Amino acid sequence: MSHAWGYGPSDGPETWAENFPLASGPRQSPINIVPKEAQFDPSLKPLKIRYDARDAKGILNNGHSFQVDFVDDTDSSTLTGGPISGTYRLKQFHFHWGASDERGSEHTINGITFPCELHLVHWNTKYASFGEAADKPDGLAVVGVFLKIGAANPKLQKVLDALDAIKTKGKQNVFANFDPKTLLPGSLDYWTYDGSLTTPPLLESVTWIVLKEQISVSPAQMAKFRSLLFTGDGEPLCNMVDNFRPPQLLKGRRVRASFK
Ligand SMILES: COc1ccc(N[C@H](NS(N)(=O)=O)Oc2ccccc2)cc1OC
Ligand SMILES: [Zn+2]
Repeated sequence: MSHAWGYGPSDGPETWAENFPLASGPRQSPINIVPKEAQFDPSLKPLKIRYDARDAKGILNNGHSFQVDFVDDTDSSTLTGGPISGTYRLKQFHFHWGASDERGSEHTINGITFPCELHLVHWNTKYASFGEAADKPDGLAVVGVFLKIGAANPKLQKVLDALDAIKTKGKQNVFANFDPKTLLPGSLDYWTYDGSLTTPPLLESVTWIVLKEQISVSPAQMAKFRSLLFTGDGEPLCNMVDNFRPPQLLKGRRVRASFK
C-alpha cells in the first residue's frame, strides 16, 4: 500500500517516519554542508554531463513538485565521472522551493537556505532500470543546484512557461526538445556525500553531487513556481510551496569537495 505523504502539518517531513522508517536511517538527505569541514579529495574526477535535448519527454505535476521526464532507454543523456563509477542515465529533474525567498532549498550551506533547489535524478546502468536501481546503495546519483534571487534566468523560462498547463496534481503535458545542461552554472565544482531520496520512500541509494555555484532566478520567476497547486482539480486550493525536507543528521558521514 502506498502511504500518502506531503509537506503539510499533518503529513509533512516530521510525520514521514511513521510510514517510512528509513526516515531515521544512517544516510538521510538533505544535509547542511559546512564547506570548511568538507575534505578536498584530489581523486575526485570532474563531472561529465552529456544530455540530448531530444530525450525530453514530458512535464508532470505529481502533487509534490513538478518533474520533467526523459527517455532513458539508451545512453544518450548521461552523467559519468565525478564521484561515481560507471554510467548513470538521466531520469528526470524537478525542483523544491519555498513560500518566500528565505526558504525553499533542501541542502543548506553553513545553515544558509536558498529560495529554490534543482535536482537532476540519474540511475546506474549496472541495473536494468530506475526501479531496479532505486533501492541499491550505488543506484542513484542526484545533481543539486541552488537557485538564488537575481536577474531573470532565460534558461528557466521554457520550463516556467509550461507550468500554466499543469497547475493541478496529475496534470501532464508533452515537453520536448529541452537540454537541462543549459540550466547548469559555469563551474561544475561540487560537494559529494552518500545520502538518500529526500522524499518517501527515502531510499538510501543516492550519491549526492551538490554544485558550489548557484544559478539565478528572479522574483517573478519564483512566483511562477508558487503558482502551482499541490491539489487536484475540484479539490480545495493549496499552493505548491515549501515542498522541501529540512537538513538531516550527518551521522558520521564525510562530505568531500572536488575543489580546494
Ligand atoms: C523517478 O522516480 C522518482 C524520482 C525521484 C523521487 N524522489 C525525489 N527525491 S529527491 N528529492 O531526492 O530527488 O524527489 C521528488 C520530489 C518531488 C517530486 C518528484 C521527486 C522519487 C521517485 O520515485 C519514487
Ligand atoms: Zn528533489
